[in-house]
Amino acid sequence: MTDLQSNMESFDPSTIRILKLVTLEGVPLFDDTVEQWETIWNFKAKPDDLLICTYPKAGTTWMQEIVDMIRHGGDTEKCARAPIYERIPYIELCELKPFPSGIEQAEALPSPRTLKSHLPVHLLPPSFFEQNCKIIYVARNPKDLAVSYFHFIRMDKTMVQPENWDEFVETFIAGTVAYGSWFDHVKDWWKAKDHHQVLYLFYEDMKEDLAREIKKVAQFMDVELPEPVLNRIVKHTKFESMKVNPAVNYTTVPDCLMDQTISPFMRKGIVGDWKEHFTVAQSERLDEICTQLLKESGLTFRTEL
Ligand SMILES: Nc1ncnc2c1ncn2[C@@H]1O[C@H](COP(=O)(O)OS(=O)(=O)O)[C@@H](OP(=O)(O)O)[C@H]1O
Repeated sequence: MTDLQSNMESFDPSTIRILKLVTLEGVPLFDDTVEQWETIWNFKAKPDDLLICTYPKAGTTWMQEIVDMIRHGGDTEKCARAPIYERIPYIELCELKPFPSGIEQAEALPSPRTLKSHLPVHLLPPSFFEQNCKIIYVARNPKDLAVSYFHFIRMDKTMVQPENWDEFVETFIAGTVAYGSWFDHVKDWWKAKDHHQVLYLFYEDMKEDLAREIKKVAQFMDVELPEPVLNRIVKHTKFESMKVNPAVNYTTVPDCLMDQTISPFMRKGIVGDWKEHFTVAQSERLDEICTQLLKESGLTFRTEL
Protein backbone atom coordinates (compact mmCIF):
# COMPACT_ATOMS: atom_id res chain seq x y z
CA MET A 1 0.00 0.00 0.00
CA THR A 2 1.34 3.48 -0.86
CA ASP A 3 1.59 6.29 1.75
CA LEU A 4 -1.25 8.15 0.11
CA GLN A 5 -3.50 5.09 0.28
CA SER A 6 -2.78 4.52 3.98
CA ASN A 7 -3.50 8.23 4.56
CA MET A 8 -6.81 7.69 2.77
CA GLU A 9 -7.67 4.75 4.99
CA SER A 10 -7.05 6.75 8.15
CA PHE A 11 -8.81 9.85 6.85
CA ASP A 12 -10.83 11.67 9.50
CA PRO A 13 -14.29 12.53 8.06
CA SER A 14 -14.74 15.38 10.55
CA THR A 15 -12.05 17.35 8.65
CA ILE A 16 -14.16 17.53 5.49
CA ARG A 17 -15.44 20.94 4.55
CA ILE A 18 -17.43 22.21 1.63
CA LEU A 19 -15.18 24.11 -0.75
CA LYS A 20 -16.24 27.57 -1.74
CA LEU A 21 -15.75 28.92 -5.22
CA VAL A 22 -13.55 31.99 -5.54
CA THR A 23 -13.21 33.79 -8.84
CA LEU A 24 -9.70 34.18 -10.15
CA GLU A 25 -9.23 36.12 -13.39
CA GLY A 26 -12.85 35.47 -14.30
CA VAL A 27 -12.79 31.77 -13.45
CA PRO A 28 -14.43 30.24 -10.35
CA LEU A 29 -11.93 27.90 -8.69
CA PHE A 30 -11.92 26.06 -5.36
CA ASP A 31 -10.92 28.35 -2.50
CA ASP A 32 -7.93 26.14 -1.52
CA THR A 33 -6.57 26.35 -5.03
CA VAL A 34 -6.85 30.14 -4.99
CA GLU A 35 -5.16 30.33 -1.56
CA GLN A 36 -2.19 28.40 -2.94
CA TRP A 37 -2.25 30.18 -6.26
CA GLU A 38 1.27 31.59 -6.13
CA THR A 39 2.77 28.13 -5.66
CA ILE A 40 0.61 26.70 -8.43
CA TRP A 41 1.32 29.53 -10.85
CA ASN A 42 5.07 29.18 -10.21
CA PHE A 43 5.06 25.41 -10.74
CA LYS A 44 8.18 24.42 -12.67
CA ALA A 45 7.19 22.12 -15.49
CA LYS A 46 9.98 20.07 -17.09
CA PRO A 47 10.35 19.69 -20.86
CA ASP A 48 9.46 15.99 -20.74
CA ASP A 49 6.30 16.47 -18.66
CA LEU A 50 3.13 15.40 -20.43
CA LEU A 51 0.01 17.24 -19.33
CA ILE A 52 -3.54 15.93 -19.69
CA CYS A 53 -5.86 18.89 -19.60
CA THR A 54 -9.65 18.88 -19.68
CA TYR A 55 -12.74 20.68 -18.46
CA PRO A 56 -14.01 18.44 -15.60
CA LYS A 57 -15.88 15.29 -16.64
CA ALA A 58 -14.64 15.30 -20.24
CA GLY A 59 -12.84 11.94 -20.04
CA THR A 60 -9.77 12.89 -17.98
CA THR A 61 -9.42 9.59 -16.13
CA TRP A 62 -9.90 7.66 -19.34
CA MET A 63 -7.04 9.56 -21.01
CA GLN A 64 -4.90 9.27 -17.87
CA GLU A 65 -5.14 5.48 -17.98
CA ILE A 66 -4.48 5.38 -21.73
CA VAL A 67 -1.33 7.48 -21.35
CA ASP A 68 -0.08 5.45 -18.38
CA MET A 69 -0.67 2.23 -20.34
CA ILE A 70 1.21 3.64 -23.36
CA ARG A 71 4.11 4.71 -21.11
CA HIS A 72 4.23 1.19 -19.63
CA GLY A 73 3.99 -0.81 -22.86
CA GLY A 74 0.50 -2.05 -22.06
CA ASP A 75 1.59 -3.66 -18.78
CA THR A 76 -1.59 -3.78 -16.68
CA GLU A 77 0.29 -4.79 -13.52
CA LYS A 78 2.46 -1.67 -13.69
CA CYS A 79 -0.64 0.46 -14.14
CA ALA A 80 -2.12 -1.08 -10.99
CA ARG A 81 0.86 0.18 -8.90
CA ALA A 82 -1.26 2.96 -7.39
CA PRO A 83 -4.62 4.69 -7.92
CA ILE A 84 -4.77 7.00 -10.91
CA TYR A 85 -4.80 10.18 -8.75
CA GLU A 86 -1.44 9.11 -7.35
CA ARG A 87 0.17 8.01 -10.60
CA ILE A 88 -0.87 11.23 -12.34
CA PRO A 89 -1.12 14.20 -9.94
CA TYR A 90 -3.84 16.83 -10.36
CA ILE A 91 -1.61 19.87 -10.14
CA GLU A 92 -3.98 22.54 -8.82
CA LEU A 93 -5.58 20.28 -6.20
CA CYS A 94 -4.74 21.29 -2.66
CA GLU A 95 -7.81 20.59 -0.63
CA LEU A 96 -7.82 17.93 2.06
CA LYS A 97 -4.92 18.24 4.38
CA PRO A 98 -3.02 16.06 5.37
CA PHE A 99 -2.92 14.70 1.82
CA PRO A 100 -0.10 16.13 -0.24
CA SER A 101 -1.13 18.79 -2.75
CA GLY A 102 -0.97 18.06 -6.47
CA ILE A 103 2.22 20.12 -6.72
CA GLU A 104 3.88 18.21 -3.86
CA GLN A 105 2.91 14.93 -5.48
CA ALA A 106 4.23 16.08 -8.86
CA GLU A 107 7.51 17.21 -7.33
CA ALA A 108 8.00 13.78 -5.75
CA LEU A 109 7.55 11.92 -9.06
CA PRO A 110 10.45 10.81 -11.25
CA SER A 111 10.55 12.04 -14.87
CA PRO A 112 9.00 11.63 -17.31
CA ARG A 113 5.92 12.75 -15.44
CA THR A 114 2.32 12.72 -16.56
CA LEU A 115 0.22 15.42 -14.90
CA LYS A 116 -3.46 16.37 -14.85
CA SER A 117 -5.11 19.77 -14.83
CA HIS A 118 -8.54 21.28 -15.45
CA LEU A 119 -7.20 24.83 -15.77
CA PRO A 120 -8.16 27.07 -18.67
CA VAL A 121 -5.29 28.19 -20.93
CA HIS A 122 -4.77 31.59 -19.33
CA LEU A 123 -4.44 30.09 -15.84
CA LEU A 124 -2.10 27.23 -16.74
CA PRO A 125 1.30 27.75 -15.06
CA PRO A 126 3.37 29.42 -17.80
CA SER A 127 6.28 27.00 -17.42
CA PHE A 128 4.29 24.38 -19.38
CA PHE A 129 4.40 26.64 -22.43
CA GLU A 130 7.93 27.94 -21.75
CA GLN A 131 9.20 24.34 -21.60
CA ASN A 132 7.19 23.44 -24.71
CA CYS A 133 5.56 20.52 -22.88
CA LYS A 134 3.25 18.19 -24.73
CA ILE A 135 -0.38 18.66 -23.74
CA ILE A 136 -3.30 16.34 -24.50
CA TYR A 137 -6.65 18.10 -24.32
CA VAL A 138 -9.87 16.06 -24.24
CA ALA A 139 -13.16 17.79 -25.00
CA ARG A 140 -16.66 16.35 -24.56
CA ASN A 141 -20.03 17.61 -25.78
CA PRO A 142 -21.58 20.00 -23.23
CA LYS A 143 -24.80 18.06 -22.75
CA ASP A 144 -23.27 14.75 -21.66
CA LEU A 145 -20.60 16.64 -19.78
CA ALA A 146 -23.17 18.65 -17.81
CA VAL A 147 -25.02 15.45 -16.86
CA SER A 148 -21.79 13.82 -15.75
CA TYR A 149 -20.77 16.94 -13.77
CA PHE A 150 -24.18 17.07 -12.05
CA HIS A 151 -23.97 13.47 -10.87
CA PHE A 152 -20.34 13.88 -9.83
CA ILE A 153 -21.18 16.87 -7.63
CA ARG A 154 -24.01 14.90 -6.03
CA MET A 155 -21.56 12.29 -4.83
CA ASP A 156 -18.58 14.56 -4.09
CA LYS A 157 -18.92 15.57 -0.47
CA THR A 158 -16.63 18.60 -0.75
CA MET A 159 -18.71 20.41 -3.37
CA VAL A 160 -21.66 22.73 -2.91
CA GLN A 161 -24.76 20.72 -3.84
CA PRO A 162 -27.03 22.05 -6.59
CA GLU A 163 -30.72 22.29 -5.70
CA ASN A 164 -31.69 20.13 -8.63
CA TRP A 165 -30.89 19.44 -12.26
CA ASP A 166 -32.70 22.55 -13.56
CA GLU A 167 -30.67 24.81 -11.32
CA PHE A 168 -27.45 23.03 -12.25
CA VAL A 169 -28.05 23.47 -16.00
CA GLU A 170 -28.43 27.20 -15.45
CA THR A 171 -25.20 27.48 -13.47
CA PHE A 172 -23.37 25.34 -16.02
CA ILE A 173 -24.52 27.53 -18.91
CA ALA A 174 -23.69 30.67 -16.92
CA GLY A 175 -20.21 29.30 -16.15
CA THR A 176 -20.60 29.77 -12.41
CA VAL A 177 -19.48 26.19 -11.67
CA ALA A 178 -15.92 25.18 -10.76
CA TYR A 179 -13.59 25.93 -13.73
CA GLY A 180 -15.99 28.43 -15.21
CA SER A 181 -17.36 28.62 -18.70
CA TRP A 182 -17.16 25.36 -20.62
CA PHE A 183 -17.45 27.42 -23.83
CA ASP A 184 -14.36 29.51 -23.05
CA HIS A 185 -12.42 26.44 -21.91
CA VAL A 186 -12.92 24.41 -25.09
CA LYS A 187 -12.48 27.46 -27.36
CA ASP A 188 -9.32 28.78 -25.73
CA TRP A 189 -7.63 25.37 -25.76
CA TRP A 190 -8.71 24.95 -29.40
CA LYS A 191 -6.90 28.20 -30.22
CA ALA A 192 -3.90 27.19 -28.09
CA LYS A 193 -3.25 24.14 -30.26
CA ASP A 194 -2.14 26.47 -33.06
CA HIS A 195 0.68 27.88 -30.92
CA HIS A 196 1.70 25.02 -28.63
CA GLN A 197 2.18 21.26 -28.69
CA VAL A 198 -1.45 20.41 -28.01
CA LEU A 199 -3.18 17.25 -29.20
CA TYR A 200 -6.90 18.08 -29.11
CA LEU A 201 -9.14 15.03 -28.90
CA PHE A 202 -12.85 14.38 -28.41
CA TYR A 203 -14.57 11.98 -26.01
CA GLU A 204 -17.08 11.09 -28.74
CA ASP A 205 -14.26 10.07 -31.13
CA MET A 206 -12.81 7.87 -28.39
CA LYS A 207 -16.16 6.18 -27.95
CA GLU A 208 -16.48 5.75 -31.70
CA ASP A 209 -13.09 4.15 -32.31
CA LEU A 210 -10.88 3.78 -29.28
CA ALA A 211 -8.00 2.07 -31.12
CA ARG A 212 -7.81 4.92 -33.65
CA GLU A 213 -7.66 7.58 -30.91
CA ILE A 214 -5.09 5.61 -28.85
CA LYS A 215 -2.87 5.46 -31.95
CA LYS A 216 -3.05 9.27 -32.21
CA VAL A 217 -1.99 9.58 -28.56
CA ALA A 218 0.92 7.15 -28.99
CA GLN A 219 2.10 8.96 -32.10
CA PHE A 220 1.97 12.27 -30.24
CA MET A 221 4.03 10.71 -27.45
CA ASP A 222 6.51 9.31 -30.03
CA VAL A 223 5.83 5.76 -28.87
CA GLU A 224 5.59 2.81 -31.30
CA LEU A 225 2.62 0.61 -30.43
CA PRO A 226 2.83 -2.94 -31.73
CA GLU A 227 -0.61 -4.40 -32.55
CA PRO A 228 -0.79 -6.73 -29.49
CA VAL A 229 0.06 -3.84 -27.14
CA LEU A 230 -2.54 -1.62 -28.77
CA ASN A 231 -5.14 -4.37 -28.39
CA ARG A 232 -4.28 -4.79 -24.72
CA ILE A 233 -4.63 -1.05 -24.11
CA VAL A 234 -7.99 -0.96 -25.90
CA LYS A 235 -9.30 -3.87 -23.82
CA HIS A 236 -7.98 -2.42 -20.56
CA THR A 237 -9.37 1.08 -21.14
CA LYS A 238 -12.86 0.18 -22.32
CA PHE A 239 -15.54 1.51 -19.97
CA GLU A 240 -16.52 -1.97 -18.76
CA SER A 241 -12.91 -2.68 -17.70
CA MET A 242 -12.32 0.70 -16.10
CA LYS A 243 -15.59 0.54 -14.17
CA VAL A 244 -14.40 -2.49 -12.20
CA ASN A 245 -10.73 -1.48 -11.93
CA PRO A 246 -10.02 -0.07 -8.42
CA ALA A 247 -6.90 1.66 -9.73
CA VAL A 248 -9.07 4.00 -11.81
CA ASN A 249 -12.64 3.93 -10.50
CA TYR A 250 -11.97 6.03 -7.35
CA THR A 251 -13.37 3.33 -5.03
CA THR A 252 -10.13 3.74 -3.05
CA VAL A 253 -11.37 7.19 -1.99
CA PRO A 254 -13.37 6.95 1.27
CA ASP A 255 -17.17 7.14 1.00
CA CYS A 256 -17.21 10.20 3.22
CA LEU A 257 -15.44 12.06 0.39
CA MET A 258 -17.01 10.42 -2.64
CA ASP A 259 -20.21 8.55 -1.94
CA GLN A 260 -20.44 6.23 -4.88
CA THR A 261 -23.73 4.78 -3.61
CA ILE A 262 -25.24 8.12 -4.71
CA SER A 263 -23.62 7.94 -8.15
CA PRO A 264 -20.57 5.93 -9.23
CA PHE A 265 -17.53 7.77 -10.59
CA MET A 266 -17.63 5.40 -13.58
CA ARG A 267 -21.29 6.13 -14.12
CA LYS A 268 -22.49 5.34 -17.67
CA GLY A 269 -19.61 6.23 -19.97
CA ILE A 270 -21.77 6.81 -23.04
CA VAL A 271 -22.64 9.45 -25.60
CA GLY A 272 -26.29 10.51 -25.46
CA ASP A 273 -27.21 10.06 -21.80
CA TRP A 274 -28.21 13.76 -21.85
CA LYS A 275 -31.49 12.70 -23.47
CA GLU A 276 -32.51 11.25 -20.11
CA HIS A 277 -31.95 14.59 -18.34
CA PHE A 278 -32.45 17.61 -20.62
CA THR A 279 -35.91 18.93 -21.34
CA VAL A 280 -36.52 19.87 -24.98
CA ALA A 281 -36.37 23.54 -23.97
CA GLN A 282 -33.04 23.13 -22.13
CA SER A 283 -31.58 21.21 -25.05
CA GLU A 284 -32.67 23.76 -27.65
CA ARG A 285 -31.37 26.61 -25.54
CA LEU A 286 -27.96 25.01 -25.12
CA ASP A 287 -27.83 24.23 -28.87
CA GLU A 288 -28.53 27.87 -29.63
CA ILE A 289 -25.89 29.17 -27.22
CA CYS A 290 -23.38 26.67 -28.57
CA THR A 291 -23.98 27.77 -32.15
CA GLN A 292 -23.60 31.38 -31.11
CA LEU A 293 -20.54 31.05 -28.91
CA LEU A 294 -18.62 28.49 -30.95
CA LYS A 295 -19.40 29.68 -34.47
CA GLU A 296 -16.21 31.69 -34.99
CA SER A 297 -14.01 28.93 -33.63
CA GLY A 298 -15.01 26.25 -36.13
CA LEU A 299 -15.38 23.82 -33.20
CA THR A 300 -18.26 21.37 -33.39
CA PHE A 301 -19.46 18.69 -31.00
CA ARG A 302 -21.36 15.49 -31.57
CA THR A 303 -24.11 14.73 -29.08
CA GLU A 304 -24.88 11.31 -30.53
CA LEU A 305 -22.99 8.66 -32.45
N1 LIG B 1 -13.20 4.10 -20.35
C1 LIG B 1 -14.17 4.98 -20.38
N2 LIG B 1 -15.03 5.00 -21.41
C2 LIG B 1 -16.04 5.90 -21.46
N3 LIG B 1 -16.26 6.83 -20.51
C3 LIG B 1 -15.42 6.84 -19.46
C4 LIG B 1 -14.34 5.94 -19.34
N4 LIG B 1 -13.68 6.20 -18.19
C5 LIG B 1 -14.34 7.22 -17.60
N5 LIG B 1 -15.38 7.60 -18.35
C6 LIG B 1 -16.39 8.61 -18.05
O1 LIG B 1 -15.81 9.90 -17.93
C7 LIG B 1 -16.56 10.68 -16.97
C8 LIG B 1 -15.62 11.11 -15.86
O2 LIG B 1 -14.87 12.17 -16.37
P1 LIG B 1 -13.43 12.60 -15.83
O3 LIG B 1 -12.57 11.43 -15.72
O4 LIG B 1 -13.01 13.69 -16.74
O5 LIG B 1 -13.77 13.16 -14.39
S1 LIG B 1 -12.84 14.16 -13.55
O6 LIG B 1 -13.01 15.50 -14.12
O7 LIG B 1 -11.46 13.70 -13.60
O8 LIG B 1 -13.43 14.09 -12.17
C9 LIG B 1 -17.69 9.78 -16.49
O9 LIG B 1 -18.76 10.00 -17.41
P2 LIG B 1 -20.29 9.69 -17.08
O10 LIG B 1 -20.42 8.20 -17.02
O11 LIG B 1 -21.08 10.25 -18.23
O12 LIG B 1 -20.63 10.36 -15.79
C10 LIG B 1 -17.06 8.41 -16.69
O13 LIG B 1 -17.98 7.35 -16.72
